[in-house]
Amino acid sequence: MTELTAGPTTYVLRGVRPLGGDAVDVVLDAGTVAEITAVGAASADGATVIEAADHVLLPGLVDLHTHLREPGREDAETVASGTRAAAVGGFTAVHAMANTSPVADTAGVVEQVHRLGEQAGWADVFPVGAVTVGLDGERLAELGAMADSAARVRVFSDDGKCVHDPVLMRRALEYVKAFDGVVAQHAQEPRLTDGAQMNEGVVSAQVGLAGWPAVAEEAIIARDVLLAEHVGSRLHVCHLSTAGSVEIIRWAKSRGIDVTAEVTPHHLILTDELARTYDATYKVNPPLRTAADVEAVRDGLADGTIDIVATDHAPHTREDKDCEWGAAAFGMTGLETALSVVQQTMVDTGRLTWADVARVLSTTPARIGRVEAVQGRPIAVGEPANLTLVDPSARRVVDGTSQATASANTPFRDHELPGQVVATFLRGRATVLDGVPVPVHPGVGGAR
Ligand SMILES: NC(=O)N[C@@H](CC(=O)O)C(=O)O
Ligand SMILES: [Zn+2]
Ligand SMILES: [Zn+2]
Repeated sequence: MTELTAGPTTYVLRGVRPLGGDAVDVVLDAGTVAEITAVGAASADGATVIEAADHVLLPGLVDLHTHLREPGREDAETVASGTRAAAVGGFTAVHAMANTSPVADTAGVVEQVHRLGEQAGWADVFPVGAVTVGLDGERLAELGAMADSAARVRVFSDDGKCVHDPVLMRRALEYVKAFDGVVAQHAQEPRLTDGAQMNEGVVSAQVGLAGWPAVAEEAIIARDVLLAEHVGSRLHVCHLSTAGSVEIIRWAKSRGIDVTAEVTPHHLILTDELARTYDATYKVNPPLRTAADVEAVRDGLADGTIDIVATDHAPHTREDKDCEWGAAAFGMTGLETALSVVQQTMVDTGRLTWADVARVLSTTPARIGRVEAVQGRPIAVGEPANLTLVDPSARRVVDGTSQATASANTPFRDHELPGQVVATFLRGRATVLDGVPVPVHPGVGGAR
């Protein structure tokens, strides 16, 4: 392979397979897809050639659900470290959740997060605005001001907490219609999950941890799809995790209700059996469920009931995770392993094609977040070169400590996973080459 550089370069991706289809050469120049030709036909003059035979080319991945922790918990993650992890995972855009400190409930905070993303240069950062002031579930935040701000917020969520008051949820759904926004609900009935530590079921009874019943998720989703229908608004359901939730979304869609839903990579593969280890790495909200639930969410993703995969990347410090289960924080990282988990569970099992992967990890999340003018674009001449180059035949063992994220709470440490993101391009500039992050400002953008 030619020596690779990160500058404003012309790239020829030789013999690559867009969406897993027929091999072509794809030329990236001046930030766009400049040419798509027969293999070997693109001129290599002055270009950096990447030999990409058998590599799959995807539109840059778009995460609708990332926790970046800045402002407030920069010891767990910063906008820079989190978006660097995103780039390593093949993402060119992330939606940054609002449960920071201070909470992203004003135009000032969302603009700050947006600006930090631009400065870091690893990926587009689209801030999510809080639904309620301080995530306290009592008063609506300044949704309109956040929508009109320089951050152009379209996704609103109290994620980490549920908007459980039905009157507030109704008002939020009504309010966001004015600017084509969406409310992304963390569906968790608080009274049914008071003190809950893991999925309620056989395993929770055996290990003696307080259970989080499936109905606590399903009851809120059922209520919210009915509210969305009543108000004629758009609802998005975060990290759906149970078979019953899939059923409700399927029913809501059959009625024409404007609802979308996401599943995380970890809920596609891990089960509550892992709680038997008492290793709090596996403590997450919503909790890991049963094998039957895993099967149901895979079915739901395969048949389109579940629209997208979103990481819910939730970095936490060692102090917050390396402790007794009951005292540990909920959450696991996910940006750097998401595509591999989707490949293992859905592509290598024949349930999704690479074109489907582009849909569930790029095109549809971009559309739900209303950023489809700039992200999740088709791979076509003239389009912005936001692209992810994947080697699906590679296998790698996840190294829990040397990831690009600033936190180490991956549930896939020492797991062997298929697929490797070889390169990521953000408007034609390589943010990752040979699987390694390439800082925009060497020595600055790459710093933790
Ligand atoms: N998923 C988690 O377990 N934790 C998230 C909050 C959330 O997504 O609900 C976090 O912010 O740490
Ligand atoms: Zn959540
Ligand atoms: Zn979350």
